[in-house]
Amino acid sequence: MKKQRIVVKIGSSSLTNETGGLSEDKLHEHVDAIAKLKQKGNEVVLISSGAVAAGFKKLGYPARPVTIAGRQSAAAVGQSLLMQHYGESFARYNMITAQMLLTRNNFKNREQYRNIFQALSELLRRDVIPIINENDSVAIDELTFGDNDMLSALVSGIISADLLILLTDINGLYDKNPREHPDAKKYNFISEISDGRIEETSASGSSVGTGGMKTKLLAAKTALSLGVKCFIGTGEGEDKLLDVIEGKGDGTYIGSPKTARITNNKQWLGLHSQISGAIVVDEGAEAALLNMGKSLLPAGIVKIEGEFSVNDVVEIKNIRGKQIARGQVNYTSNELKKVKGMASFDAKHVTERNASEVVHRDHMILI
Ligand SMILES: Nc1ncnc2c1ncn2[C@@H]1O[C@H](COP(=O)(O)OP(=O)(O)O)[C@@H](O)[C@H]1O
Ligand SMILES: N[C@@H](CCC(=O)OP(=O)(O)O)C(=O)O
Repeated sequence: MKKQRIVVKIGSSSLTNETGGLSEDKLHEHVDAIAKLKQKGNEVVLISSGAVAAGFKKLGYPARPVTIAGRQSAAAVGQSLLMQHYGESFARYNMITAQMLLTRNNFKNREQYRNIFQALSELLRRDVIPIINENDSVAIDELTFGDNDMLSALVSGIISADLLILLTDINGLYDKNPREHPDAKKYNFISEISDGRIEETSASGSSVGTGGMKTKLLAAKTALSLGVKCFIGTGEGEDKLLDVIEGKGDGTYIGSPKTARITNNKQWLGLHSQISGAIVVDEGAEAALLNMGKSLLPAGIVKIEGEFSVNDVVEIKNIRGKQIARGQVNYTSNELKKVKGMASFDAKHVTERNASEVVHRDHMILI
């Protein structure tokens, strides 16, 4: 079987006890399964939740803390416990672990985004197992991932993983929450995730986890949009992850063979960049961008909204105001106000910019 690059995300409920506190037995079992994957030549990145759930009991909280300071301090205690146990457990296989703690801001900042990619790539080249969690002790509340499902989807996109495995305490996606509806039916495979399905899926989860199945579906949808197929489910024993990659996993497989990869540049533009303004285009330009894979030229522009500089990221909207793309712009907003509607040749004389494209297709992502 071809060697694969796999991102495994383990939820809090799969690492800790119902009432909080790290479960060493559960952790060892995951480690055995990951070691097996690696021994077969696969690369593995682990996204591990469980810092808050592992730490809160030690600090004297009766349940998962709800205050920011409570979560931050529980995570600080729990994260070091997690890493200590992962380190010791993987050492049984002579495998080395590395900790990376990330926040949403690290993804927004383009340089830091590149650094995440470079560090992960180097660790994988050196046969190390990166273990990633949100940096809960410093993340600002409004900017947190909250749960690690989305973080794992973004990481799987950055490193162009072959598969994202979301391990949880339930064997896949059901048509309704099986803990509340005993007649719920399980899906073994879905090819895509519609907004309707996300809407109707419950956000309630276990006592230590956050987000329930809803955040997993949102994450899986993002992963698919970045070209990464997913699996949501559970399993037992050291072969459980090998079973997943061999198509015998106990859960739901998500994605189709059409799932196409997206470059990191476009991932950053589409998911993390800050929008500085908007360019409204006519129907001809809309068709050229959407159906012919063209760059945006001055001729198709009808209106400029907001103020922006060269290299800022802007939205591209059709004349009905719908966002159709995002991209990095080669002109300032003031220059574009002067050249909108002009042929590229004439526009060059007005602004002295070298690029004839206002937004080049390599720096644009269709929405
Ligand atoms: N449609 C559904 N199918 C499966 N599980 C669901 C569904 N809706 C809600 N759930 C709940 O989601 C839980 C898993 O989410 P969560 O506790 O957040 O896991 P984790 O800690 O692994 O991230 C399941 O135990 C189940 O109760
Ligand atoms: N970063 C947090 C994870 C938050 C959380 O509960 O995530 P999850 O169990 O994956 O739904 C922690 O380590 O406690």
